[in-house]
Amino acid sequence: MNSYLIRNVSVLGAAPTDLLLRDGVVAEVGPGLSAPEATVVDADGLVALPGLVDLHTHLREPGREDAETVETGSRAAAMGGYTAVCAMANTSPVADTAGVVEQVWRLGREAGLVDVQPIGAVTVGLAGERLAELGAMADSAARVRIFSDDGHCVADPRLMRRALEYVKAFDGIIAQHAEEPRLTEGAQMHEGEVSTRLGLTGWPAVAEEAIIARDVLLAEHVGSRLHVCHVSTAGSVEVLRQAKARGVRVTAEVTPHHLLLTDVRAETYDPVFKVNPPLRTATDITALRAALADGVIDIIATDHAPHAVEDKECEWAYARPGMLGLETALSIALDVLGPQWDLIAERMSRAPARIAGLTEHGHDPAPGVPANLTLVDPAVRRVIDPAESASRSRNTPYARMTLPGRIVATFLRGEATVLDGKAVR
Ligand SMILES: NC(=O)N[C@@H](CC(=O)O)C(=O)O
Repeated sequence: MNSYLIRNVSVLGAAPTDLLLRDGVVAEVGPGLSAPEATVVDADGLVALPGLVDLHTHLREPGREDAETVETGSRAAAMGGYTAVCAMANTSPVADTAGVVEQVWRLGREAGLVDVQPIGAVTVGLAGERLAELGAMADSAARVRIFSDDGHCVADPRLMRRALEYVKAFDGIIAQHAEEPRLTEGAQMHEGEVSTRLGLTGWPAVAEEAIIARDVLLAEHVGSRLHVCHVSTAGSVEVLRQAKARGVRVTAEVTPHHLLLTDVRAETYDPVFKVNPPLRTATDITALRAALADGVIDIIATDHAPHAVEDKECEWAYARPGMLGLETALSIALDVLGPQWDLIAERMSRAPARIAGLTEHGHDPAPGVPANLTLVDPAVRRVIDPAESASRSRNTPYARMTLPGRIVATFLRGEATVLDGKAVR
């Protein structure tokens, strides 16, 4: 195993110090360390954060290896400062059996660039009709604790109740894609002034809010854990605020794109801006940012959704929804929150690690903790070039935009996965 001596790094914005990574852990912390056998990383001006943890990543393997593989998605994650990602279940075949979640888990271990924690489907084939084999996935080598039909809503309230009850036995979580399907039939973008002007069928905010309201009541009724995926509206924030005030066991995520981009982007008719739930309004962004600051929204999750060229570079109505996110998330967080390093660490590493039960992740660098961390250069401003992405897909909505911050290095259990801003393998 390699050891690394990281010199003059600011841990979460504090005064510069040195970190020695050895045998997979942070061995020592303090100024002026020496370790002749260690590779020296000059970290002047860099900030160390606990390795980022993404609760919502689409890796596309098995089934759409032309869009992403576990390995390419893992590399994109490492390049974005991540040391762990939760892989969504909407693969082909769907990750609704112990066999498929074990396959994804094994591919993640083989790639060895981030810890890949599979999420299992709630229902067989994401069809919303019968519960998948939740217990077998939980007992498998992948030790699944989060279940989601993401891409589809578990719309049937009885099935949702059963799922919440079932996972309670092993303190599991149902992560809901909140979208009342009857209210979004044929929807192409946020329902509002812009959709009216463009003549595109709208996806109303209430389709999300109605499901969240129902689900927090169900979670309260059965005393189980609910996680709400990609919250996108001001009204959803209010529902969550009330539920949390009552003590409901609910957590929630917001994506980088819902913190930055609005439905006005649809005026370009460029499908790179088509996503589910859709980009909303400036009012929603204001509410989402406030909720992220005050904790009503617990975490930033990327919803990294790679798509092959033919699924994105076509007419808006035929394009698949979804956008890349892993390599730009930290930059968007920095843009939106400023250098509030403790808040960024909480929302992008500690809280997601806690929610997912990933006990090796989400620890601030300190003696003895697993050496899962990332080094950020906050002073750099970079122009986003899709061609440079480590993802197999190119559908970033930030092409040609200038964003703050760059990941310089990432370490997984003390081994570099990214050094000098480049993937190590
Ligand atoms: N978020 C997206 O726009 N797309 C997701 C699934 C989904 O939530 O529709 C995908 O898998 O591509």
